[in-house]
Parts: sequence; structure tokens; C-alpha cells
Amino acid sequence: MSDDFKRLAAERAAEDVKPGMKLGIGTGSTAEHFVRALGARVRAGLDVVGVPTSERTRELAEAEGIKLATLEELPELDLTIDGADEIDPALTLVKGGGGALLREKIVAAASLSMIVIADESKLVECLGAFPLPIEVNPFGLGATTKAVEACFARNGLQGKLVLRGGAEHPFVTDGGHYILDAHLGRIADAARLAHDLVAIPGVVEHGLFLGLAAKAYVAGKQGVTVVEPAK
Ligand SMILES: O=C[C@H](O)[C@H](O)[C@H](O)COP(=O)(O)O
Repeated sequence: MSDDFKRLAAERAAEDVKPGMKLGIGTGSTAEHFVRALGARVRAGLDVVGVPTSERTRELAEAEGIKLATLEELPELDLTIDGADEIDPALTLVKGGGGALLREKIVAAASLSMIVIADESKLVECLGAFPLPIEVNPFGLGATTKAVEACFARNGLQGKLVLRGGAEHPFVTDGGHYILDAHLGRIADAARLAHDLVAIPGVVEHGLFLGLAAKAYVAGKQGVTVVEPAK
């Protein structure tokens, strides 16, 4: 069911793509539905160029026959369409469940607009039930972990930090980094936490997306709803 909702939201977003657009293309199971829907439009004659946010998305988009470029070649994009792990009423997001948060954030920030696509299970009143991914440099992992824990304490947060994949076989991102998943439960002040996390030298990026999403297409039993940031 949830996968059908993801597809519905993705297909709605694909209708917003206009000829000539330079598109950021997200990562994850919902974004994959978008890539397939976009592929169908491209095969029907739509001329667009996409910048993928992961190697996984690049491979699928190529297989779908979508024309691709790098962000070096196209540093300014019209629109990014991507999934999310959590969406709050201000359209602040948690992203990175699939490990692509760094490229996703760089691409979204280089876009004039970002549309989020999701099934309704991603809508939350308060972020934090989904573990917050924090991308870190492998160098000095122990020191960075301690600094992140201290940052949580200063923010009044408690929770376990888990190295994704485990110490034996850590998950490695497309950028060659590791991910610490922070099980926080509740993030009351996402802006303050985001600000404090990026100030830690070993932290490359985190999965909090603030002020990037213009709207979300959220699908459920009632169809697709357009969610805009609460004022
Ligand atoms: O790193 C992955 C991304 O941020 C995904 O967009 C996010 O995890 C949502 O994925 P899905 O659409 O598979 O739920």
C-alpha cells in the first residue's frame, strides 16, 4: 500500500516537469518511482536534463533514457524532486535513510525549488522518531562521535549514535564518508541542532533539511494532498 502511495506522489510530481527544465533527481524508493514516471515522459518526447543525487539514481535514470549532467556542468537547477524520511508542518525534513543526504542537500540547495514526494506515513508533528543521519569523515571517527554526543547534550537531547553498517563493515556514502544514525526520539529545535552539528569539524553534513522544500505531494487513501509550509 505504502509503495502505491509513493508511486502516486511521484507521478503527481512528474506532471510538474516542464520542457527544458534542469532537474535535480532524488534518491530512494519514492524517488525511483519519480525516475520511472519521468522516463515514461521522456520517451514520449519531453526534453529535460537531470542531475542525479546518487550513483544508484544515476544508473536507474540512465536505464530510463533520461539525459543526465553533473552539477559541475549545470550548477543552477530549476527544480529538485526528492523523497524524505520525515516531514514536519514547516516542511523541515529528515533525509538520508538511503545514505544520499550530502549530494541531495547540495543539489536541492542549487535548485530554485524543491518538491518532496512521500506517502502519508512520513508526515510528523515533530521530527526525530526516524534516526537522524549524520555524515562524517572516517578520519577521527571516535573524536567526531564524542563531539556529536556533546552537541546533543548541549541541545538537551539524549540518544544512541549508531555507526551505519557496524564497525566491521561500515556503510560508505558516494562521497566516501560514514554515517552515524542518531536515535533521538524527538528534535524540538531542528534549526539550533542543525547549526551546532555543522560546526563540528568531522561532520560533513546532516539529514536535517531546513527551508529547502517549497511543497510536498503526500499520498494516502484520499489521494495526493499538496502540503505547503505552515506559516
Ligand atoms: O538518502 C536517501 C534519501 O534521503 C531518501 O530520499 C529518503 O531516505 C526517503 O527514502 P524512501 O523514499 O525510500 O522512503
